[in-house]
Amino acid sequence: MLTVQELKALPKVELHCHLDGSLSLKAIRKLAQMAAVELPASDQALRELVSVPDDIEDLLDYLKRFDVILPLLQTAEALELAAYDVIEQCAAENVRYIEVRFAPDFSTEKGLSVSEAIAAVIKGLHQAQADFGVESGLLVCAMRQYSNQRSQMMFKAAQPFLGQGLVGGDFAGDEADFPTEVIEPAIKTAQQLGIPMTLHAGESHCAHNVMAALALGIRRFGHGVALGGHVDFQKQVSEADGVLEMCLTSNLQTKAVKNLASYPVAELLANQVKITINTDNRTVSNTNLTKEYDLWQRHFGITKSQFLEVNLNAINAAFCSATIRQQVIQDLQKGYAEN
Ligand SMILES: O=c1[nH]cnc2c1ncn2[C@H]1C[C@H](O)[C@@H](CO)O1
Ligand SMILES: [Zn+2]
Repeated sequence: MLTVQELKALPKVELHCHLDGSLSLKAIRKLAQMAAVELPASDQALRELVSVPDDIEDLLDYLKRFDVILPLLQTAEALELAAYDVIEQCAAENVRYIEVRFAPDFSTEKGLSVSEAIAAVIKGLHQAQADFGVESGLLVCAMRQYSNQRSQMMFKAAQPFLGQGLVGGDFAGDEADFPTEVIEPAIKTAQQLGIPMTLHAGESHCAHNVMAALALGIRRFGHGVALGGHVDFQKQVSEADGVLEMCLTSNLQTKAVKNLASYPVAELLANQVKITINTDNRTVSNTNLTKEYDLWQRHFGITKSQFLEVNLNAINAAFCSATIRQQVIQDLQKGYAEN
């Protein structure tokens, strides 16, 4: 088994990380100061406020934790600082490429436009790239519970940022009540605009949402853990070269799976489904990529060469340029040979 230090040092690629769920306590305090919001004085109390306990009920319960952070992300300055902070954390665990996602529609409460929100996050990502050398791309999340019209407007406003830091789109939010069919018009709009799409799908016991996304030409799925037990679906995903953005800690917390023993790693690997390892939300889930890797090696026996494969799956499915892909693949090959 690799030590935590060795896991930390391995070069990594992450495809599924929410900006608003991944801020350091230091950044949250700074943002609260900027927004004149009072926070608990002790870090322990603050962590309790912004992270989920183990006994939450489901995804909707999990999503309530974002209510504390979102009021702090309502200015360009705040979004820029937040993006910078997430990349700083990534640099500390040798993430070489990350796709960071956020919902611009959640940052318009104080008059910021969707375009201004996106521009601010990109600015923070670029500044952090210059300072820490971590390559990144932005994904914009539409929210399943919003109207198609609202999501379509968001994607239209986002589209001009493609090639400027924006690399793709997503749908997050309440999957159980708003299945893929309901959001199909907005997905199609995003695709017509040329926005590469990933989708939260198969997180809330709805394997059929993955299949509906696959039928729409989508090949990346946030979580996809509901595919467990559906061998036919797994084979279809594998044949279509689909990739799962798996987030173990988050899935345990939201009760997407009952327990570790029912996490479908063995069957997904047996059916050649490509998997990737991600945090989902570093702060809300109280995790980081190193902790996730440690869980995967401890509970599923994942080895160093399998970690390399998982990272190659991630960079090959990433919405990055060919130049970045080549560079990161080189970094991965070198890093896994050395460490
Ligand atoms: O795991 C998730 N599933 C569905 N929605 C999520 C998840 N994690 C975060 N979100 C939501 C809450 C955030 O405010 C939003 C954009 O990052 O996406
Ligand atoms: Zn997510």
